[in-house]
Amino acid sequence: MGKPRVLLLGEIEHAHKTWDALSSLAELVTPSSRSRPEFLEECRSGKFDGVLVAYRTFASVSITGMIDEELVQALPESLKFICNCGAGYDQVDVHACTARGIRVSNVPTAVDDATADVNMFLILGALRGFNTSMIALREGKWRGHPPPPLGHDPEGKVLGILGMGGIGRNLKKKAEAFGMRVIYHNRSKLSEELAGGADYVSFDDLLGTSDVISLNLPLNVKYFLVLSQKEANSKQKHTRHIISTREFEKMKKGVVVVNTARGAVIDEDALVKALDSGLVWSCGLDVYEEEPKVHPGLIANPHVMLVPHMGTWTVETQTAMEQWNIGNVRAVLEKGELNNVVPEQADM
Ligand SMILES: NC(=O)C1=CN([C@@H]2O[C@H](COP(=O)(O)OP(=O)(O)OC[C@H]3O[C@@H](n4cnc5c(N)ncnc54)[C@H](O)[C@@H]3O)[C@@H](O)[C@H]2O)C=CC1
Ligand SMILES: O=CC(=O)O
Repeated sequence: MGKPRVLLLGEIEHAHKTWDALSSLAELVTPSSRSRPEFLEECRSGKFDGVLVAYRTFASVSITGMIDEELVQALPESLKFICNCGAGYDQVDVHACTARGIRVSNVPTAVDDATADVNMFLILGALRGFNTSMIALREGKWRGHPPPPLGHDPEGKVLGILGMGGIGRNLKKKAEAFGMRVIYHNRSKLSEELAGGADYVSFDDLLGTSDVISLNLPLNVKYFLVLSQKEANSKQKHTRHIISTREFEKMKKGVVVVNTARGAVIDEDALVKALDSGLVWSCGLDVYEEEPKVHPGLIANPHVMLVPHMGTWTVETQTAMEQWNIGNVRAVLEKGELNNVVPEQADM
């Protein structure tokens, strides 16, 4: 028997040595396709037969498209593991993978600091209303004519975190350093140790009592419905558009909304309406429903702080993410299992 094969979907940008070291254990294979039809054809041609594990990046979606049912069926029979180089794995249909016996890993924790930093930057920028004057300054108009309304201090404001996992808990510490009081809502209450003094509230209470709402939960569409009876029984069956018109109407007038999770957890049309009506005072976004497209209503609104998905855009964090993901590939080659799997597969 020859060496096992590893398929690289996307690029290794930083951890070259760690990646290259895998070649003593496996044959490293890359696709030549530049589009999804070509990639499906390459899969079906048998070129990837014998591949045991695939390493994929967020950007590789531009070639393969989503790792959906069609693509999962086209992958070689030998493929048993997909290592997703990112915390969010909404590009991967975990249910289709599970049905085909494929285990999926992601990259938690390594992303926490850098993403929470961007999150805090957006909270401060949106609270202070910096965007209007930053635009005016570049147009030679100093703060703008008329000058913008005064902003707000973070000190004493209630920050409601929806989805207080790794990034949310990191954000909590940062926000507390700015004097904010943190409340959170998760599907279930955290241990005292993990909550670190943040009050657990219902979804509706979080909407109704927060001065700033931060979205830090994963995007999932249908997969939980099929995988988990507990989820299927719960009111929130998935997180797509978990914040829409009904939810904006429950928020305090003048609330600030910040999203570094995934664009589609917010209904962007509803957000634009809530901003235009003044219900939402300002917002800060790192992620968008149809990246790289940005809703024209968000671009047009000077109260919106926009960052083009740069949560983990640092040398240190990108390197750490690649190291983590390569660590998962190595674990498969050496022990036949991943170091971590996504939550949906944790009990399997
Ligand atoms: N902007 C960026 O560059 C980055 C964005 N992300 C996004 O942030 C998300 C969160 O990342 P992590 O904190 O690492 O994930 P995590 O898994 O540590 O935390 C997510 C939290 O959300 C909770 N949650 C899940 N469904 C929920 C629901 N329906 N209602 C309330 N809470 C719910 C989970 O229980 C968990 O506590 C990722 O899924 C990813 O989409 C992650 C890294 C960088
Ligand atoms: O968006 C980035 C991620 O790691 O998820």
